[in-house]
Amino acid sequence: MITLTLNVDHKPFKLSVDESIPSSGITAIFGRSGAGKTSLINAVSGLVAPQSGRITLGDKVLFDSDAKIDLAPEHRRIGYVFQEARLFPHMSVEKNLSYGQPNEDKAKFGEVIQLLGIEDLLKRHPSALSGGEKQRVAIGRALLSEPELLIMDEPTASLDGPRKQELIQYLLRLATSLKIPVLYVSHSLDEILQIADNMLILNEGQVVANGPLLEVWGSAPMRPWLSTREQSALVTAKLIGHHPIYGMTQLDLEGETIWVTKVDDAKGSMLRLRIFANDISIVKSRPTDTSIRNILPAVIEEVCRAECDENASGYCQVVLRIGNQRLLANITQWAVDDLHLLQGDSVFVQLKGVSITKGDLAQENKNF
Ligand SMILES: Nc1ncnc2c1ncn2[C@@H]1O[C@H](COP(=O)(O)OP(=O)(O)OP(=O)(O)O)[C@@H](O)[C@H]1O
Repeated sequence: MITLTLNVDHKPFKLSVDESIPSSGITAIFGRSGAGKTSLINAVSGLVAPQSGRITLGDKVLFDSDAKIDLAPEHRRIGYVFQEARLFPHMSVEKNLSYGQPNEDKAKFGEVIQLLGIEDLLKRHPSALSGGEKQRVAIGRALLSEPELLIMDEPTASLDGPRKQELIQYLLRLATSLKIPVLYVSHSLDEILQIADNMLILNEGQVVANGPLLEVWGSAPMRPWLSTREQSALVTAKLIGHHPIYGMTQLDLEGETIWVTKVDDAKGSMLRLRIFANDISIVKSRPTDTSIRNILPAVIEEVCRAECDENASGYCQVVLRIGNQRLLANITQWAVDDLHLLQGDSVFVQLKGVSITKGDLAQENKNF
């Protein structure tokens, strides 16, 4: 567990945090510009000293104002990857990588360069690397310093679209291999959906949400970030097999079947699915003659939450529960009235579209 209790006072801006974060997985730090994301990670890494507070990483106390503990950044065992790679320009990639490695662990060096796909770049200098390659080297250098925490501050920010996507694929490989926690600052919700396990949202120096991504995604502080068209729920489902004839994969969501376009993940993999509120319709009895493959029983948990904007568009949001997971549906107020949809009703949801945002959630891998 990482505990973050801290107050940073840059008058007039004040950052005030009292949270804990799991000691494994990727925690995305999200919020608008000036919300305090960089101030938070700078306090954790020791670049900024909070006025008061206590920051711990497992059993290790990094900062404690009462006990007058303030470990220097170099003693915190934190790997830092910035928006720009910040490699030493006069050193080869190989030298850049080994620079911060405390002991010459060749096996580990080999593992890291292979994971990040930088084996062929070792003899080059940073000036001969693309932006994405530089970032991969910077990540490798941070990992080889044997950190107990990795902080990435918008590592894809300086990259163009295709390079961003390429780096994300490497980050995904990393995510399944790393056994240390990662704090990942990002402005991109798409990126967060692909790689994060947890999410902490900052607003004007205060934490407005913190927890597993699936929970935070469905929470009230997320709503202002998503337009009606983007409103969606995240669920996890298990891959159980493939259709014998059609190119479809069968998933299990709380004992119910969902069919998605064929994916290559192994049987038993846990996949994260994003289901848009506009892609769900509600019926009271199970339809038979329909082109829609995914029809699941659900219970209405809430009708017309705060988003219900009957005056403006006539649409409102219905929260539905399938086992322990929730879906959102945007439907018209007219349909709600016509079907007499009420909290607690058993209905069926028809899913017109399902996208997979992250595969292999439970994959076990090497340890470094
Ligand atoms: N050393 C400082 N002295 C005074 N104010 C500061 C200092 N560092 C940051 N701030 C202010 O604190 C607020 C939060 O800044 P911070 O860089 O943490 O935000 P952020 O969420 O990382 O923003 P961005 O996404 O734009 O990087 C801003 O209003 C900023 O001007």
